[in-house]
Amino acid sequence: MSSQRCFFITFEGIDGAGKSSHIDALAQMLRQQGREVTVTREPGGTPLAEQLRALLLNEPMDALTEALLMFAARRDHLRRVIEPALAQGHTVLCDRFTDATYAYQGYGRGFDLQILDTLENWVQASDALQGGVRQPDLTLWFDVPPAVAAQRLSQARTPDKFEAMPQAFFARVAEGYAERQRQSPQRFARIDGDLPRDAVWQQVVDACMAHGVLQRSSA
Ligand SMILES: Nc1ncnc2c1ncn2[C@@H]1O[C@H](COP(=O)(O)OP(=O)(O)OP(=O)(O)O)[C@@H](O)[C@H]1O
Ligand SMILES: Cc1cn([C@H]2C[C@H](O)[C@@H](COP(=O)(O)O)O2)c(=O)[nH]c1=O
Repeated sequence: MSSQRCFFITFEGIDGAGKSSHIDALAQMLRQQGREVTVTREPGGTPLAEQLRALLLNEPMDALTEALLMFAARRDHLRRVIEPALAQGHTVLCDRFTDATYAYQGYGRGFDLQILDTLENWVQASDALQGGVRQPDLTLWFDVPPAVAAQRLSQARTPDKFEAMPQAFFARVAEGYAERQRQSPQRFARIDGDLPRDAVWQQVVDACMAHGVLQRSSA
């Protein structure tokens, strides 16, 4: 087990914001600095949660069903992957977490935010925190105008259920992320994703340094 502090870091943003490639690059840099790193994603990250992901990304369902399945997948993921990895001293890089549920199901689909609060408190209760609620130490929020993200995705792949939503939906999702940042400004680092890849990466490095995740020498 590493003696360094380990971190739970999440990556967020509307579809097409451009977060994915930076996750692997950050994992590589952290490993070069001697950290053990677990890279994972939501919904998903365990066999059960990946099965739920396939349903969530492809099957139509009402917003309550969607929120419950997201949190069911998260519970399995926390118990089988995230909590054990943190207990072993790994830094965990997770492509999306609960901010996505607030942004997509809450703001995007209009689902009740107080019910999401309740589910968050139940699902993220952590034995390692003596019943406290597990939250990311740092959330890198890739903020991109919905029109830019839509343009990128149109050139990239066949859209899934969420990616096929109209720009107005993503404008609400983006507002959800902005509200989450206002509620937890210390946890969030806003990354301007509407810039060339190198400039986006530099912001990722700067945010990780500012939060003590990366050491200054090798970035
Ligand atoms: N800074 C950038 N400038 C221009 N294009 C970019 C930039 N970053 C990523 N892209 C392109 O945008 C598309 C979406 O990027 P990517 O898959 O990394 O986004 P994402 O945020 O992970 O999306 P999703 O959450 O939907 O998986 C890809 O085709 C990628 O090559
Ligand atoms: C965790 C989570 C995710 N979503 C949505 C957001 C994306 O459209 C997909 C995941 O696809 P990605 O390419 O892996 O980003 O799921 C959501 O609506 N709610 C959530 O809690």
